[in-house]
Amino acid sequence: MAGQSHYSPPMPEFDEAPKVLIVVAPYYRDIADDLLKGARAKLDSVGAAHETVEVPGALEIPTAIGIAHRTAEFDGFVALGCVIRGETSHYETVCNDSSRGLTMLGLSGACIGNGILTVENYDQAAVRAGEQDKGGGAAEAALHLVALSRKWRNLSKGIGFKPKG
Ligand SMILES: Nc1c(NC[C@H](O)[C@H](O)[C@H](O)CO)[nH]c(=O)[nH]c1=O
Ligand SMILES: CC(=O)[C@@H](O)COP(=O)(O)O
Repeated sequence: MAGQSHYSPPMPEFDEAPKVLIVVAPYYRDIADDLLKGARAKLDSVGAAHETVEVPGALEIPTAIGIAHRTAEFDGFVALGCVIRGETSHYETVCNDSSRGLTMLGLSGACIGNGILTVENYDQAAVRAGEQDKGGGAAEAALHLVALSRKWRNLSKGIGFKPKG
């Protein structure tokens, strides 16, 4: 059933604090603030350094992350926003293109947690940004990907590999 609690893997631990960029589209300001609160709390809980930038809407989030990713300044990214269905098909465009943009960036190596809510109405958004803490969940996803990226990068350098015998 929607909103039922689900399994979350244990939070990774970091020898070196990751640096995370939060890109938020405060199209719905109160919703964005709840998402930010949850994401920042999760990042603080593992000692991650983080900063936040705002963009006009969800469609701009992938572009902003792409720009930041090319600077190699950040280990991971958290995308936060809220898309609420209106009268036209623009809802599908905003949802699908923002999500697809983030997926393409992820496949190119960016560690991104997607906290862009795609909902039918404001009440659905408020529950997901609040008690369901989707912002924290997006931050958690980004942190897992950062940990995985570091693990495989270190292994490829022979770091942490203990030869047998
Ligand atoms: N309707 C919503 C939008 N629309 C704006 C687009 O995201 C974009 O900024 C515009 O098309 C200019 O490129 N954005 C949201 O974040 N949420 C919405 O509900
Ligand atoms: C998600 C949207 O772009 C939507 O809020 C725009 O509303 P409308 O489809 O009524 O123009």
